[in-house]
Amino acid sequence: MEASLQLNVRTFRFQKFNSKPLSKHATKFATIRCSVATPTRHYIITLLPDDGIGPEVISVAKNVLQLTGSLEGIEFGFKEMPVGGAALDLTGVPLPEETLLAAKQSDAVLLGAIGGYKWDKNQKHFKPEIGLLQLREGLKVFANLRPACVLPQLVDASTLKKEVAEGVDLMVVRELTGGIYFGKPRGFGTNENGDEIGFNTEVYATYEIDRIARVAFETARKRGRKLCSVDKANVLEASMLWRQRVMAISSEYPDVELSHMYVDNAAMQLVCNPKQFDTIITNNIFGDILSDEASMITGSIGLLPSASLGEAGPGLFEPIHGSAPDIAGQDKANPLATVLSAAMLLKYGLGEEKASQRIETAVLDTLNRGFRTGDIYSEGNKLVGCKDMGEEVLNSISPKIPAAV
Ligand SMILES: NC(=O)C1=CN([C@@H]2O[C@H](COP(=O)(O)OP(=O)(O)OC[C@H]3O[C@@H](n4cnc5c(N)ncnc54)[C@H](O)[C@@H]3O)[C@@H](O)[C@H]2O)C=CC1
Ligand SMILES: CC(C)CC(=O)C(=O)O
Repeated sequence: MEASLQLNVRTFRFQKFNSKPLSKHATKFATIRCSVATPTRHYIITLLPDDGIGPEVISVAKNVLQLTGSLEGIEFGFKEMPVGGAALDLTGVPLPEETLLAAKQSDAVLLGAIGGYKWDKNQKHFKPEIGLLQLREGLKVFANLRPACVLPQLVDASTLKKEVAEGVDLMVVRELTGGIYFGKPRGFGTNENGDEIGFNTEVYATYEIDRIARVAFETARKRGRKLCSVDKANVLEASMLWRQRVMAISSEYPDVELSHMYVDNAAMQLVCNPKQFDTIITNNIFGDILSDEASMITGSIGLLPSASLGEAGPGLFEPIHGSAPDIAGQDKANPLATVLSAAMLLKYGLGEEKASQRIETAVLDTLNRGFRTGDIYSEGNKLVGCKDMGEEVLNSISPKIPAAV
């Protein structure tokens, strides 16, 4: 099954429940997780757990996919492969050929996170981060969708005032395989004064801007029909071309209101008045930074999922956070960003909307029942670790069958 942009770029909005617990009697029931549908669809999913908290959050998401699948008539074949630091330790390279091949041959790819202190001093070709960039490039997933939605249950977890955060529902469409992360020339050298230099190139070709612009307009069209293009066209030539092309493509979408904003202003506006944004289109590096900023409006970086899609082939789904080495191995990670990435995988990658909805609903139910990892905890709720949060999501997914005693 291929992730087709035209078919699969759909509005990603959470169903908003009120904060009343949905299943307050859940503890009175024995939870029997069983298959209620005969598997009719089979998908191969490449799992890339990797570094830091990656394995912890992927383990939760895998269980969630498995249970959801059993209830929706979907059978998953999981293939676990290394990338990043784990791959460096195992094979000496951050993206082994076998991993890329397995990813390409699967229906979708779910990644945890890469990176960590251990490899920080490695030479550039032997950094875990290179493995992730090569994977995105290898899968040609140029369109990265990063939804940031403030859930009513988590308004208090936002670092912004309630009246500023409440109701925020935006989508960052980030260009993922171009720009300064990939541009050449890049490297180290010496300048005319003999000083050591490091340099990178921000470069975009017309076709790269046009294709991401179309994805963004399509996305905006299915949301609030407002697209804000974020660039630095007052200074950078690559941004000047970006703005020119986005304006040119806008003629194909007269029903979408287009605006432009410089990235420094956008960073400020996101914390000042985030509700003004519906869909944002931006380049690779600005999208990386602005989506991390947007995550805190929603309460935590541990909540934000993402979908990376190309013109053909499997999509890559991953939480927007990194490997969080400061909390790795301590059962403190919030797994919801990865669980919601699994929901995006079902929806955007496999076209399994109902199964995706089941996961989103379960996440809301878990939050409604008051379960919180440390990053989103507030008084009156139940503090749980990564594993227990995962168990609670499973409890919210599975039908509760009364114990036969
Ligand atoms: N897509 C990926 O795999 C990414 C990998 N990285 C790599 O991750 C490593 C750490 O990078 P940082 O800049 O520290 O970013 P990070 O996103 O790993 O962590 C930033 C902060 O957010 C917290 N955090 C992140 N995810 C969380 C979760 N699920 N639950 C609770 N708290 C969470 C961390 O504890 C930390 O305090 C680096 O090696 C970096 O290159 C960074 C960003 C993306
Ligand atoms: C770790 C980098 C390769 C990428 C990154 O920071 C991101 O995409 O969030």
